[in-house]
Amino acid sequence: MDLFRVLGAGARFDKKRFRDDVEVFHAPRSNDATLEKSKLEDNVVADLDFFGTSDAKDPVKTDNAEEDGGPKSKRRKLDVQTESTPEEEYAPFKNEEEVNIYRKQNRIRIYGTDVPHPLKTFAELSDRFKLRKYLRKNLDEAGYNEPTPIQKQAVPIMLHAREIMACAPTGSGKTLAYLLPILQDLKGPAKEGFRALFICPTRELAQQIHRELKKLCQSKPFKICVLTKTNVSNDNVAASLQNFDILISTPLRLVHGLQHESIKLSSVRHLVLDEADKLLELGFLEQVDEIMASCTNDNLQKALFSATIPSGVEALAKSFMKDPVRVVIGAKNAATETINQKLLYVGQEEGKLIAIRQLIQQGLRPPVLIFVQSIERAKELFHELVYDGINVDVIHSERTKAQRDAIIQSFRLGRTWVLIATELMARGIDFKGVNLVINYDFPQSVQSYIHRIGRTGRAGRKGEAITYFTREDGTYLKSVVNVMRESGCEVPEWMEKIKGPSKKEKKILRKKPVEREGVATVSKFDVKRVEKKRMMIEASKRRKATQEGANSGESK
Ligand SMILES: Nc1ncnc2c1ncn2[C@@H]1O[C@H](COP(=O)(O)OP(=O)(O)OP(=O)(O)O)[C@@H](O)[C@H]1O
Repeated sequence: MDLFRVLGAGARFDKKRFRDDVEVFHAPRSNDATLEKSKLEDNVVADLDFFGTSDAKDPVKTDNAEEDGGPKSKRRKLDVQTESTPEEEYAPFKNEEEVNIYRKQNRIRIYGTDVPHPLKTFAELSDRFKLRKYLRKNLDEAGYNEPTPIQKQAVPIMLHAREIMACAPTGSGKTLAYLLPILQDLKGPAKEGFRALFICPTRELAQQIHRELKKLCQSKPFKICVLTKTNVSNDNVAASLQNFDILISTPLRLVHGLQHESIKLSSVRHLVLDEADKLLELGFLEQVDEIMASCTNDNLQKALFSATIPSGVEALAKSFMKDPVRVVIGAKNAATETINQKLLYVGQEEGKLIAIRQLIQQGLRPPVLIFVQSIERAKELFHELVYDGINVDVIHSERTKAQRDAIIQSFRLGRTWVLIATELMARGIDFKGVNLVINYDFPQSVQSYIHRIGRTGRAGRKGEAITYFTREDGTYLKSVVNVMRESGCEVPEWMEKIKGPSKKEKKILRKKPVEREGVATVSKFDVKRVEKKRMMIEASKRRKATQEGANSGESK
């Protein structure tokens, strides 16, 4: 324990979040009030691989209060990035000029015809759209007092039954922006088969959407299904799917269900692609295509949401959307402005480990997320840091489902201070209190950069992001520099002057990450030598044991 304490000397803790660890280490108390409070509202991932709220008449009662954000009385009002507009002050817009000014104030840009006016408050929804009482109540109870800019504009658009393509920063509340209008439209449970379908790229994100949904439909016993390997292939379960209202799935899982004819999407009225640009990339596109072809309802209404929508994806989306409204909040494809972004030159690969250890010594303020470019590198980095006296864990797709759930839960609760992750965790995951994101390996695209660093600085909080770069990453530096400048971060003059990568170079990087030396304090050559020596010693031990066995047999 003493050794552990010595090695962990550089780590600083928030007392509430890391209570047990603080007691062990007598670490100084963090004076970051934001983090102090965040524990109260951090959600714990429950194992959601089951049929959502289906078994429970009142789903609320089945939930642990902690899991859905802790005691209501302790929930704090979240900062949202808007001018405060108290509900009493709500007054309808007098003319289009006022609407335009309001949009400008909220950095809302719209493209499309007859775009409905934005909201000023959630209260206004009752007047304008007869918002169902349970929704109003649940919004209040969740602590959502004021709509964020994307919610202000996207909610009325969707309530007017318009298709939408929305690009808004990470952590700006896009999930609520699409859930709220869809729940309003669904009215209540109906046993007509799935009427709303949410598609997202990872199982972790599907679970998160489910959690947010449950928060919003408390007291309305909607039947929600999060599609998993087990329930998609279970005939008994599949037969009862007709009774469900809402489906959340990753593309592959759903296509599997469609191919086995256990799932029918003919009743789907609302289709949301969350992380739309990822879902419309090669790899997912074919599956998404198949899913859309199965949504045969004439009144299907599509909605696409992401923090990044490159123009190619936008063009593709337009080809299958009906008169969509495009909404962009802030600069398009930019990072959240509450994140302080830094680029750090580390020379060679080994410079990264030196830099990270320095950071630990100087005082790392957990929770910290570290992104690497491959599973192998994630494992290697874990083996390096696990001896450095910090509570570190690693998450990637080779870990089992149960392990992934436990790791996420432990990180949310503050038991894990540093989480090493692959691209799997880059999108959508809402860890509210993450203080620092480290891009140990330079990201493969601007989109990846924006989503990775967007795991910090969420819902108006401050965050920090450090990106390490080596000589090999130099070609791609400019793309990140542009994002930094766009989002108001200081960029050294010399970086501004760097030439950007060509289209071809960008394409190459997207396909294959930069080749790197392994993550190790000793060189690969040394690792091999040590491994060879270890194997020789073991072989010699085995020979000795066999020899001894033979000798004792002879002496008998
Ligand atoms: N109106 C609101 N007021 C306060 N908090 C909100 C509001 N809307 C959403 N939030 C909170 O903001 C956080 C981020 O929301 P969400 O995960 O929907 O972001 P996002 O825009 O989808 O991010 P990403 O692009 O990373 O997926 C969540 O914890 C959510 O509960």
